[in-house]
Amino acid sequence: MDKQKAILLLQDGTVFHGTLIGKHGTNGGEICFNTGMTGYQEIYTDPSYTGQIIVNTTSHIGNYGVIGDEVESDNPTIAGIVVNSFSEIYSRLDASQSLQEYLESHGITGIADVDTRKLVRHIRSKGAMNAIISSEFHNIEDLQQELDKVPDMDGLELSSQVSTKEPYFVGDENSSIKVACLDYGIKKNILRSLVERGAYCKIFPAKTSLDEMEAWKPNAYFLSNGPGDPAVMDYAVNTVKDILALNKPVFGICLGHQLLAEAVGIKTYKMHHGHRGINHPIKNLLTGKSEITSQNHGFNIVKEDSENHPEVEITHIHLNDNTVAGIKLKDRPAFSVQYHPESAPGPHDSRYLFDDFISLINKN
Ligand SMILES: NC(=O)CC[C@H](N)C(=O)O
Repeated sequence: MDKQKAILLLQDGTVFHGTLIGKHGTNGGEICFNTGMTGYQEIYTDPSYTGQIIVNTTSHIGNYGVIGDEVESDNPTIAGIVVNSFSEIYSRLDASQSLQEYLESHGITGIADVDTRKLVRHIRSKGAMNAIISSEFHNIEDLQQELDKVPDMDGLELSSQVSTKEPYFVGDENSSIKVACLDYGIKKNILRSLVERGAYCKIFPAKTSLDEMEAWKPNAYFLSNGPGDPAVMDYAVNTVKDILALNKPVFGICLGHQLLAEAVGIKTYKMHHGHRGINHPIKNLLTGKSEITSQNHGFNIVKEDSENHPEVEITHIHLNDNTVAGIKLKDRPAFSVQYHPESAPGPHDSRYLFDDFISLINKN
């Protein structure tokens, strides 16, 4: 059978032709690229990618299939994928299904046989923009009309869509380390990383009030990663301000880091194009050591605000572009990083940050 054709249309009018993968249909979102050579399953199920079309720069996708528990959330919320060479045939003993079956069953539309090197160079020079993938529309004007309906990531709140609806628990209930986790789109490996270190976690919906969380008597708070623009998340910023007033240990990852920054008056901004991959170099300014990290963000915190803030110390710097990658508060037990120490996928260099959080809790 002939493969079904698909089109990728970018906001600036650029068109790529390819073949359909996943579910027949049409879907738009912000296009962004991830440079990781492995870990497509973890990437596609990371809730921080909600509303985004992911371009994998690694050229072979699908070749090791899909395994049931290698997910960062149960339902992928990505807007689509763009790959070069897609394989329905997979070779890994533990794999339970092909990536094609997985994408189809979750209603995700993608496009293969695209010159992803050309596409990534285009995004790198032109910057982040919306795009649409379709196997239904073959007329560009019609597809353009569909693309115009896709919302801009700048100013978009998405966490409340992917956050848990009801609180739940993970870990050993007899543990003396009780961490209240605010779920803005939390990745499973963050919870695994906390539980492995002895924490008992209660995961709360994004819009939970401080009183409700305090009723559980947590020792510390964790602010999760998540999709969307932190600058429009007043509800979350206000909760973080309330949390900081308690003087309990606080740790934030990625969106959680951006919200901690916003809560102390540091602004965030949309980057020209994001950092997404598993080989981003970071320097820890406290130890002088460098670490190779996993990243996925399209917003960042303003460096000048961070440098000029009397109560903030910059703890980590991204070595590619000198953007701020970590902060701590001088007067409170609170710290956060822009990258992903749970690194799923990615190298384990930054796992020490979870140990630091547990030490901070024990000290308090
Ligand atoms: N991984 C995340 O938490 C992403 C945070 C935010 N949505 C950004 O793109 O910058």
